Amino acid sequence: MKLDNTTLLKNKCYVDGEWVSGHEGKTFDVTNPYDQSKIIAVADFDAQDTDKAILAAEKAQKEWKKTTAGERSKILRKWFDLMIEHKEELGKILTLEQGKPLPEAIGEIVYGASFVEWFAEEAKRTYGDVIPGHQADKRIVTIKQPVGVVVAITPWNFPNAMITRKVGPALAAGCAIVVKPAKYTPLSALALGVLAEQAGVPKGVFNVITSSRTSEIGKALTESSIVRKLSFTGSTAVGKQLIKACADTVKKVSMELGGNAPFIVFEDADVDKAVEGAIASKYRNAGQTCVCSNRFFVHARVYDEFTSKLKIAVSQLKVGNGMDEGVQIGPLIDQEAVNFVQNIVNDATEKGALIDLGGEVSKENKQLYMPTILSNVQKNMDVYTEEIFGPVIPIFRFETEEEVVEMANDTQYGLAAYFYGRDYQLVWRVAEALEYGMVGINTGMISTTVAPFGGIKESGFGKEGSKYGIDEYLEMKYMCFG
Ligand SMILES: NC(=O)c1ccc[n+]([C@@H]2O[C@H](COP(=O)([O-])OP(=O)(O)OC[C@H]3O[C@@H](n4cnc5c(N)ncnc54)[C@H](O)[C@@H]3O)[C@@H](O)[C@H]2O)c1
Ligand SMILES: O=C[C@H](O)CS(=O)(=O)O
Repeated sequence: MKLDNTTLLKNKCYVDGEWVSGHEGKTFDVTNPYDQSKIIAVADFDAQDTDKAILAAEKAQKEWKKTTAGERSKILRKWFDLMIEHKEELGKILTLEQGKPLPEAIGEIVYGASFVEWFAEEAKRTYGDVIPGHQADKRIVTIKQPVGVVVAITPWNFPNAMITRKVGPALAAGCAIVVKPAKYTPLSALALGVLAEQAGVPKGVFNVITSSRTSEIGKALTESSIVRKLSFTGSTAVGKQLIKACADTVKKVSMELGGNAPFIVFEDADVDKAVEGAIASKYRNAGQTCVCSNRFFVHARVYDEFTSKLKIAVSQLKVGNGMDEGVQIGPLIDQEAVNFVQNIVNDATEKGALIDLGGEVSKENKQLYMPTILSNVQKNMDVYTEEIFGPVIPIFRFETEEEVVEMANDTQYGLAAYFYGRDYQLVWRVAEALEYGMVGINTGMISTTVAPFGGIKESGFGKEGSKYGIDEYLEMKYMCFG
């Protein structure tokens, strides 16, 4: 597929304002998950190259932190404008390397750009305090200052928004940053570098390094004493490794990790709205989204109505190449992901679950997993404990509010939860009882730049977006005047 604006398609790393190869000259291929065709070979950085990027960020940050909030705001606003101007091209690059349907990809570009727009404004609101002195001759003030050099390690499932959700506040706060995207999806990150350069982001303030040597680069990023902050989005398993790796240099860390979202339909729910919300919260990115509903709990009294209406809606979803008109479910990211989803379905059926729909890969393309509904599922199945990360809906039946809240909370994760119900006392009771960082009530879509996005328990800590997101990149200083 030809890209109209090939200036956005880069295959070298963006370091200190230059487009560079790794010192060894090695590359790795980026492929289209739909058909495994090679898109392009990109620079394969190693630890030595990574150290240079960190030094570039250190040098740039010394000047960047001296700029005014207004100056940083203007540059971020220009970057936002350029993202919106190029949203179709950025969307095509994203679909090519990640697979999600083009309308969803363009939607991600707009969503990702909204973080840059938001933090262009928040840059000017990093207020401090004037505190009444504790002694007659003392005056107390607090100010907020940039944390310093930041590194970000980001996932493949949202290769634009998971970067801007970090880079936006980091730059707004006066930090310089080195971003290491997933090896599957480096092109979206590099394209952001092109537009950052055009927006006037100074050399070295925003750096993008690409590599297939994930652990080596992670080690270089986490061991550097120049780096004061790591912002990670990815799996809980990797997040735990990175938290440990950052301990030796006491880095500030933010962790946006895995999820296992319950989707609860109470007996007084609007069933049609619940079905609509189920589709919205389950099938984004073919289910490869951290806040996707993972376990569906339906009250016995509405079970038959909900499941029959859901099956009709799911059976109408169009599966195929994300570049094709009307496709709603694209490929999973790789064969390992397909195998994982198939194994989780097989585990369920071996333990007694029934396949009401799907349960297998497409006959046309092994990377496409068919939208699947499982019934008669039990708590001893992997679909109850694992993050499915695929287009599979396991439906559990329940009778009481107490039992469903207990099941919903019966996980080490705590990212997002959803429920449909109309009794306002039930709504408040359940919303407060659910142990999650984010709760959708009568809606399946909760992600927005204006709200604090983040989880609890083993879904991580720290908030992204909202008025809180910039605090992750600031340090508070207390000054006592005698
Ligand atoms: N909470 C959120 O906001 C959020 C958003 C998107 C994805 N996720 C989670 O991310 C996961 C899917 O993304 P993924 O498969 O890219 O996750 P992943 O943890 O495998 O990889 C994420 C990033 O970490 C890097 N990485 C992997 N192992 C590493 C190591 N040992 N050292 C240093 N870096 C390492 C990868 O190259 C990638 O850039 C899911 O669990 C999903 O729930 C969470
Ligand atoms: O994978 C989860 C990301 O955070 C995507 S979104 O923020 O929910 O759109």
